Amino acid sequence: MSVRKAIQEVTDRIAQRSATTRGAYLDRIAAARDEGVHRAQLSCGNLAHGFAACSPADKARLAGARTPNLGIVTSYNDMLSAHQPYETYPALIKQVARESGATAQVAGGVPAMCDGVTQGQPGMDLSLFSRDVIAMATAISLSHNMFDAALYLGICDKIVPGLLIGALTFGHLPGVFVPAGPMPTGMPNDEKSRIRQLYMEGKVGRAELLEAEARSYHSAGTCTFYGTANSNQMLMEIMGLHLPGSSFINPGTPLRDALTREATRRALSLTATGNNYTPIGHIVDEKAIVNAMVGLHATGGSTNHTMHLVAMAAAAGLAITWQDMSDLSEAVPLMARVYPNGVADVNHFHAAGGMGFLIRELLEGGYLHEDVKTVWGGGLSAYAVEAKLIEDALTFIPAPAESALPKVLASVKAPFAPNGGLRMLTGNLGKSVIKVSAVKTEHRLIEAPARVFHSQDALQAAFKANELNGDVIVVVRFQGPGAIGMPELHKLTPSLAVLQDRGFKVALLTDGRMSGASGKVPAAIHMTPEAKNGGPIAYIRDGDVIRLDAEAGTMDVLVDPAEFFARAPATEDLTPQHFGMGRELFATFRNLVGPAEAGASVF
Ligand SMILES: O=C(O)[C@H](O)[C@@H](O)[C@H](O)[C@H](O)COP(=O)(O)O
Ligand code: SF4
Repeated sequence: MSVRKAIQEVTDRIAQRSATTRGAYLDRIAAARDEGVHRAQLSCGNLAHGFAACSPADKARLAGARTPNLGIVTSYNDMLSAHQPYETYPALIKQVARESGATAQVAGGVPAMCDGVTQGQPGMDLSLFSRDVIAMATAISLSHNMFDAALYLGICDKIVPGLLIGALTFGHLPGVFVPAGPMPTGMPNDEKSRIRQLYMEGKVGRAELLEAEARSYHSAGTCTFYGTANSNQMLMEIMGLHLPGSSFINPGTPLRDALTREATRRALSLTATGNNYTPIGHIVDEKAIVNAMVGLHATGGSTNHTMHLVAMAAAAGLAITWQDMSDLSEAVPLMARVYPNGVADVNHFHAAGGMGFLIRELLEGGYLHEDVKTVWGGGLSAYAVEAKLIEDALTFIPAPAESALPKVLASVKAPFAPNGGLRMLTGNLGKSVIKVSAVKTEHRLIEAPARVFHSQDALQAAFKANELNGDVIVVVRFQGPGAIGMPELHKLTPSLAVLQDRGFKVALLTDGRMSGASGKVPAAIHMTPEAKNGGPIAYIRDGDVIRLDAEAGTMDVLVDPAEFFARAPATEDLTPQHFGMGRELFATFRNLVGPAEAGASVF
């Protein structure tokens, strides 16, 4: 089957299965648009409250219905190095809006959790749920109904998905996502990981480890590995929700500011009061979602998007499945080697030709839909560019014909692998996903006895007690969304990597998650159904032999089914993990949340 045919087949089946829900969604946003410019719907009291704190000039503009007003939804805080630069964005955006004869107001702020700060800590149990809280906070911000378009300021893991889910409930509004860019390259990510492993083996002390970590994460901007945050940037650009070439421009640079200014002007040009009305609900269609999945596979993106993309698509009335992702993975080549899928980082990816080169290559190879709506106008070929400042003017030049760093970013004709980085695994334990792009070929087939744990701390204790020295598939269960909120278990990576480097065949099986930055150890994650809901993972016992075959896409426990399911499933009193660090506030989420394959959503 030709590539174009394979891509079209997945696109068509998404459109077919979503016809009713997508149709209803489009009707809703058409009705919302037909109500006209929303400030005109407000009472004088509403409006006066809405502009009470504005300058007289802004008030005069806001009192009418013709001058576009931008709503800024910001996720600024000082916890995420990636979001810290947003502190100054609203002032810049307001200035540009005024220069354009319009206005801009901060509609609201959304919470943003740094998974790096909470990794391995109780706070991580709130991480996945924070995505849906962010979606709700985005809706609360926009529900003031004062706006003709919105600018979404968010980068990291759950924040972009949450912002987009919220934005799509206001799908009648045009929206532009505004990135802030990666921090400059510090200590290479693989060197940081090497020092972590030395620490786990007791070969370096805490002071040395902290010094290495601080040299890796050293300034404002997104961490430079290709985890969920930078996967988000790739997705927003390939879906046409960023300006072209804007994802990986470093913060605090003239080009970064020029792109933020242009994003502001662009959002103002897309409103219903103008001639180029482009609501976000029309941009995010089945073609954009398929382009997103293609980009995820081609770059070896984060496993978290096997859930976030499902939830984002659903917010636009589109139903996508892990089978869709798996079928696309078979068809799409791996073109990027960025940590954890290599030693380079996103600054190197950008220097190699970045998103413009990637998009041009994938378009020419027939892997992407070109005929899509974008915030920039025209089809996706307008994104096969690099953004530059030439004599202080923001200029978009064609992406380079060749990759400047072929070991980081390959051509579509000579990819690093013939298929994508993400796979679905099926078998008698249920469905899970695995990121193969970061796993060496020799580690992709493992048959080994299970060692079962009900927490990552218990596993770490067994590692420190030297109980895991041998081939082993470690099973960490009761980590699912309904159990404790589906934390990332990325803190386990150094220990498991030490075992792998000692020559043992090691894999992880969990109903929890891993970081998008997790890599070299094969991990079957998001196991569905989860242990808390009596999934087969709850029946596994120490010593059961499990076979993981990432190439074949299978994972099975090699125990007679009659004997296996005659066992009583394991249970676990999770009460201690339902209190403290605010977790007591999320009982409703744990009770409502759907399965990982449906996006682990509470909506
Ligand atoms: O999905 C992701 O990309 C991760 O959640 C990432 O955002 C998180 O910060 C990691 O924990 C960073 O890696 P380290 O924990 O190795 O620094
Ligand atoms: S990439 Fe991860 S660790 Fe870095 S700022 Fe974002 S959430 Fe935090």
